[in-house]
Amino acid sequence: MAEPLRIALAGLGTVGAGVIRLLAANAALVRSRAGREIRIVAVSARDRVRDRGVDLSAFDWCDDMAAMASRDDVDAVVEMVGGADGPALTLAKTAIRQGKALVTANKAMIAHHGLELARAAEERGVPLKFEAAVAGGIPVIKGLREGAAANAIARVQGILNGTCNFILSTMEDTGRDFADVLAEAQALGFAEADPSFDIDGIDAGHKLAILAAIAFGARLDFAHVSCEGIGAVRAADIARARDLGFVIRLVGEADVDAGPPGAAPARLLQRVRPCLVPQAHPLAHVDGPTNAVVAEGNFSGRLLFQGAGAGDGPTASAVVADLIDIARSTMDGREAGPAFSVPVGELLAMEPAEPGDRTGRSYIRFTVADRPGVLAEITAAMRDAEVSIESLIQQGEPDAKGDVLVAMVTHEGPERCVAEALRLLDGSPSLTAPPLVMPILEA
Ligand SMILES: NC(=O)C1=CN([C@@H]2O[C@H](COP(=O)(O)OP(=O)(O)OC[C@H]3O[C@@H](n4cnc5c(N)ncnc54)[C@H](O)[C@@H]3O)[C@@H](O)[C@H]2O)C=CC1
Ligand SMILES: N[C@@H](CC=O)C(=O)O
Ligand code: NA
Repeated sequence: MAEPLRIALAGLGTVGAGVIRLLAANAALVRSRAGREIRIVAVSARDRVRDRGVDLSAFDWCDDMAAMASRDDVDAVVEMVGGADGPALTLAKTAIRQGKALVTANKAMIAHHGLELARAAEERGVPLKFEAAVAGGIPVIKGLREGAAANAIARVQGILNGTCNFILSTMEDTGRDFADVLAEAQALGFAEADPSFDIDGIDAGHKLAILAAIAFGARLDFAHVSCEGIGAVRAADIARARDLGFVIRLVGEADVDAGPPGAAPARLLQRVRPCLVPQAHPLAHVDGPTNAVVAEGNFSGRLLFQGAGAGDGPTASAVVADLIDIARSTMDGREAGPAFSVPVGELLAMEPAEPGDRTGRSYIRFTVADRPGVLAEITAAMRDAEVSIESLIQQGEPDAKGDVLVAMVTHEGPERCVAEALRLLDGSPSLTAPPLVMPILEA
């Protein structure tokens, strides 16, 4: 049997400890699939004495992660620390500079610094892998980069944040309170160290930017992902959506359009927002911390990837799959393949697309003072902005402040018209809270 692949593991939280458990539990299987043993030689984390329920006695403890990455007896570094910058980025750069393969689950770091790291890895000839960074245990990076490599992909859509999906689907099923369900997601290890990254749609935005780069062979561009979270979604919206035949899900969507005549060949639109999903759409039945990605290939047709998007076991599964790839590919001296679909210098630079050009139906929820003339004011703004209303629902009694919720579904039309209607209503004393707009997905 070939020499072991010797790894240094930094970060021993949910995912890091999961990697240790998986390598111990599936040792023989991993060895046979990798063609050699994958052996942890050194570990590093913030707290040496904390009980993580895993045995660390066989590994060297290192207080300094960057120094650990430079050890001669380390072939690959596994970064499970988190954070776009700081110690994770220092570790990643050090590892690559020292000629070590790098595996990370850190979507924030890849979304912000992925091109720079991939370029450095190409120059140094080392593998850089991040399957766990997008949709946890689902092999969607590999699926799109390798399995669907022969296709032009026009659009990817996905439920990319397990915490938000757990919150929305649990609220829908049980009527439980937002804060209470978030606390449970944190206890189960799904949420980020700072859960506002989950709730505000930023974590899903990081993953969408990586996914879009892989799917379209485009330069990773997190700066142009528009991220809207689930903080404004209320139990009343979930109930109304259900009455209308929809579920609410946080969806990340990226597509390329041809652009206006004479413009650059393709423009990229990337956005994360809560959406109304019809029952006939594959994302409507994705519950709990499950993630799913739908990709449209020009020869494969619709592809659906679904599975656990968060948690120790599924995420460790993706991390160790990357290590198995590295163990195989570095054994016979082959060159490391590109981290994205093509080498960094060949990724397409795409301009951001204009969202207002897109058409669709929308759900708009207003919080209004319960007095005469309010509905007339709203419908007048819709008329002036050329938004056609399909239905208008005012349900329930006024709350303690005298406010009521009014929900509206529009006919299909340009998104810029809805934005214009809301601009006309901006500052109106009839609206007692900002309106919430959610697109209605097509099945
Ligand atoms: N938890 C999950 O389900 C998933 C997490 N990820 C990503 O995996 C990475 C790790 O996530 P978790 O294991 O959930 O985080 P965690 O918070 O449970 O563990 C982080 C580990 O890094 C160590 N650490 C953090 N900052 C440090 C510092 N400044 N110096 C030394 N050690 C430090 C901590 O001591 C801890 O051992 C993150 O990038 C996260 O976004 C990716 C997919 C799923
Ligand atoms: N916080 C993330 C963890 C996985 O990436 C999520 O909830 O999806
Ligand atoms: Na994945």
